[in-house]
Amino acid sequence: MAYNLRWGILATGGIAETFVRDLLLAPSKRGVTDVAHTVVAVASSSSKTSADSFVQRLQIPGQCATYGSYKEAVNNDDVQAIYVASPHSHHFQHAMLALEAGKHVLCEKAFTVNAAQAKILCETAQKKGLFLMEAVWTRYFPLSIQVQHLVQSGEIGEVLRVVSDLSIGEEPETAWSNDHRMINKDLAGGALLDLGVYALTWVFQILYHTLPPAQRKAPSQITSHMSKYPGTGSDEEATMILKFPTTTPSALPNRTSHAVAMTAFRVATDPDNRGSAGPSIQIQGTKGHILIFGPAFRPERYRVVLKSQPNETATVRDVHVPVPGDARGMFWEADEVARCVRDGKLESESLPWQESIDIMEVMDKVRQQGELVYPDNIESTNYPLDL
Ligand SMILES: NC(=O)C1=CN([C@@H]2O[C@H](COP(=O)(O)OP(=O)(O)OC[C@H]3O[C@@H](n4cnc5c(N)ncnc54)[C@H](OP(=O)(O)O)[C@@H]3O)[C@@H](O)[C@H]2O)C=CC1
Ligand SMILES: O=C1OC[C@@H](O)[C@H](O)[C@H]1O
Repeated sequence: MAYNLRWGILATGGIAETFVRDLLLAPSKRGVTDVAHTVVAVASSSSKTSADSFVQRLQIPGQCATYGSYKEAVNNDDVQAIYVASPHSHHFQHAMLALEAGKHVLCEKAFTVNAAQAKILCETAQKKGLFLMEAVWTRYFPLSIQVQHLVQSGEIGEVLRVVSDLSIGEEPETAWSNDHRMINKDLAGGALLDLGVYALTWVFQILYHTLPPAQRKAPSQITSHMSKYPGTGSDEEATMILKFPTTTPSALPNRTSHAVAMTAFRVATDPDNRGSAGPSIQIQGTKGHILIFGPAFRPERYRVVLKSQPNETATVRDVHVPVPGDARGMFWEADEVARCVRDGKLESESLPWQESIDIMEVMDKVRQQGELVYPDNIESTNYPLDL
């Protein structure tokens, strides 16, 4: 019999809708039989009407309570896990609200505004014996898992370089009003926290996560460039160079691996949305490369290119790993939450707390180098705060 996790949803915006639509799909359609999901509460900070219309629009089945405040939802005894889908600025306060009420938490990316907030969330989850995970859905894609196994198998040799980009080709002036969460500093908007986190996710999935836990090390050197959007002062572009220890016991003494992680609004990784401009992620090893195509947050195709001499037949393998049906692919992270809660785990092995904290620390450093400071109230580690 499948283990059924009962969810409460905080916020009724864009990603809450996408996540819940995936959650409502039958797990068997993706070959999953051990876990299932039920949405038992939806809360909107704007009004109960907004929560009601969310439930109606998404045709959430069964008894689903609706609330006009997040506090009421986290105090619903039927809810086991809370999905936090508010803007970055509010993740710390809303995740704390849920943890303090004794609920497990899946919190959207970027986890928090800064690493200090992330550490407090993890300490609170630990103290209360609750599961907590940053909702980096890409981590749970079968493609991500396959690529990590390939790297660990040694097929492309020692990985010395990763180049990773998530840039979307949007003019902020016309794409968003200045109060939109993508560029509003009061909501911790900007390219780095919203999109750069995926470029960094790929860097960490390869140069950090493929190592045994005890050998994982945060980058020892971070150099970055950042450009600001004049309309709001948030960042519209960031390029980061990171230095890591190598992924395998190196054949090359004192060798380190490097990554370039990029994000930008105005230029695009994939201007024609067909991959004509090349891969979004390049994993470069001493025996070959893995090239990943499609947006860094939702890639469905990769290519393995092994080293060959001009007189040898080339070894190139194209692999397509599609998301089944019409789904977005967010159900895999939800399945991970259900399995972890079922098994009494506090953190996911695929995205442990320390890794989320290490990524937040990279972003802290990049913001420091780029002199990007958010308002004091959203950088604060005080809880509760009425933002
Ligand atoms: N994993 C993914 O693929 C994606 C993740 N995201 C992440 O999800 C989060 C939300 O993004 P998205 O859904 O696109 O944003 P939206 O603006 O569409 O929705 C955010 C929702 O948060 C709630 N909210 C609570 N407090 C505030 C506030 N002070 N200002 C504005 N909204 C508030 C509102 O819902 P209500 O009024 O009902 O409380 C609002 O509708 C972000 O962290 C973002 O990075 C976003 C897109 C894709
Ligand atoms: O997380 C995200 O992934 C998809 C993007 O379109 C969105 O802006 C971002 O928040």
